Amino acid sequence: MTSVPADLALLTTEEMGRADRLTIDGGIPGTTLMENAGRAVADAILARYPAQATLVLCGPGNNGGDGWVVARRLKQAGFDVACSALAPVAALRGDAAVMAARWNGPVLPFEPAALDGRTLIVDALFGAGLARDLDSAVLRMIEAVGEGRRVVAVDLPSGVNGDDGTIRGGAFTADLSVTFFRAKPGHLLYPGRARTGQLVVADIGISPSVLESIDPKAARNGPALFARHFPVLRQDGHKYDRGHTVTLSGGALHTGAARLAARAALRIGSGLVSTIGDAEAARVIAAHQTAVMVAEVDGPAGLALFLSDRRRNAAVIGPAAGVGDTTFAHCRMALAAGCACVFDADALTSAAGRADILWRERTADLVLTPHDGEFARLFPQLSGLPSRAARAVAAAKESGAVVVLKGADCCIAAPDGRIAINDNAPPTLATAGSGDVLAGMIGGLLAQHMPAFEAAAAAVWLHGAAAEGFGRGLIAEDLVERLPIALQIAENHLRGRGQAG
Ligand SMILES: NC(=O)C1=CN([C@@H]2O[C@H](COP(=O)(O)OP(=O)(O)OC[C@H]3O[C@@H](n4cnc5c(N)ncnc54)[C@H](O)[C@@H]3O)[C@@H](O)[C@H]2O)[C@@H](O)CC1
Ligand SMILES: [K+]
Repeated sequence: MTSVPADLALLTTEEMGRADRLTIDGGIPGTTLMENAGRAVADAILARYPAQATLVLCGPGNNGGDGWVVARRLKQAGFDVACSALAPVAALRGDAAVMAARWNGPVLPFEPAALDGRTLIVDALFGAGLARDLDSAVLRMIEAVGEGRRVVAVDLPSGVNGDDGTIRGGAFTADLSVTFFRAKPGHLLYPGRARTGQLVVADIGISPSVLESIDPKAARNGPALFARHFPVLRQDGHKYDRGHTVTLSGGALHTGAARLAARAALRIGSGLVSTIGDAEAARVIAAHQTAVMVAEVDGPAGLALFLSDRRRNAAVIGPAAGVGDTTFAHCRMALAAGCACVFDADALTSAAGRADILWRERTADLVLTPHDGEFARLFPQLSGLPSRAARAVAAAKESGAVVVLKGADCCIAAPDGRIAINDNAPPTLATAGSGDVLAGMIGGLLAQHMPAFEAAAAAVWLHGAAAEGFGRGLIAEDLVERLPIALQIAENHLRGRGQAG
């Protein structure tokens, strides 16, 4: 068993190197892998684009080695192909030298003039071995390629760091990237994701069994990641089996966020849901809610009393709660009650500078759902880490909580080092109240006894699936009402039927 599902695993460049070595040690020659890799790229091109004048840019390592294969295969298919080599062909070593020797077409100097008349550019300069910022010759070439030409990247667009999606000085912007065996975190993390274009993951003959010893910790988020832990609706089940989620409201003028969270918790299957607030707030809430219960709860002591009923087993604290000592005290009370907690929005800001108290007092599952600004306030010491993924993992390790670092490439990190990177969120999700819905969904899944990492991953994916296809005009209320569709889409994925029609 691997820490993350083998199908969804994302490999760092070092892990991909191990996968290659294990395969070669197992008896498949490196040149066979390279031939398979180059053929996969050529096939992806042939499946999409008509024959046209093509330039293959070949780098000094094995990424360049793949490039010579692509050039040969495209030429065989009738393309007019030239190569342009960054390093002298005579200086190439190993498998790349073997493949370069098999190329019998033109090799042009590595200068922008090589692009003249060429409409398809294959970027085989650097892949997993990118080790430093691109130099001026490569940057000049990227600039000269411009926007008018089609770019196909071998493995990764050169300049994109496969481990974290950061850009080393500059990078190609590909229409299509063809990678091998498994994708890398850098394909899914911005800014790398924006440079990747359509991503094809090709089988080059590496057996998934190599993942057993590599045991990758990163995965693309998807139903297979959380399905095993998703709450099952038993025929003989009872609503009390499916937990009781509590969402804490702000004052009378700030009840909407907790109400959205509550309705989302109910839609995701929490057996019972209560929204609680002070006397004035409770009256406003009562005027809006039907299936969600309402209770008047005053201050941290009132919250402690309310949560002392252990059937109330999940709490969502933070949406429109107000920033300050009272919200911080509410967080501490919820932790002391021993229920699973989601701390969002104002709860996170209220904890800035004193969050270590919460980490010490954590007694049960805790999920934190910061966006970048809240994260920076909560974990200022982690701001120097190079990527959102690295920051999320470090924060999870430090806090002992599952950290959902929200954004277009939402990162869900567990204290044991696992990380899921989400890629199904449309830009329409950036709308008021969307985060409140997400927090409620996580709370609703925690109430149903789902482990925190899987609960957070499921909520993030379903949140994206609920928004997908709606288009402009989406508001947070729509997300809640579309959750049944999202749940159906997840089920269809698991049955191998893809998206619901
Ligand atoms: N057997 C294997 O390991 C396989 C590897 N494959 C390909 O091999 C690639 C990895 O090959 P390598 O490890 O040789 O790495 P790369 O080919 O990505 O790059 C390494 C070379 O580039 C140089 N370099 C790194 N950064 C540079 C920069 N900014 N400016 C100038 N030079 C720079 C290094 O000194 C080295 O010569 C993968 O991305 C994939 O395309 C595939 O052929 C499948 C099999
Ligand atoms: K490349």
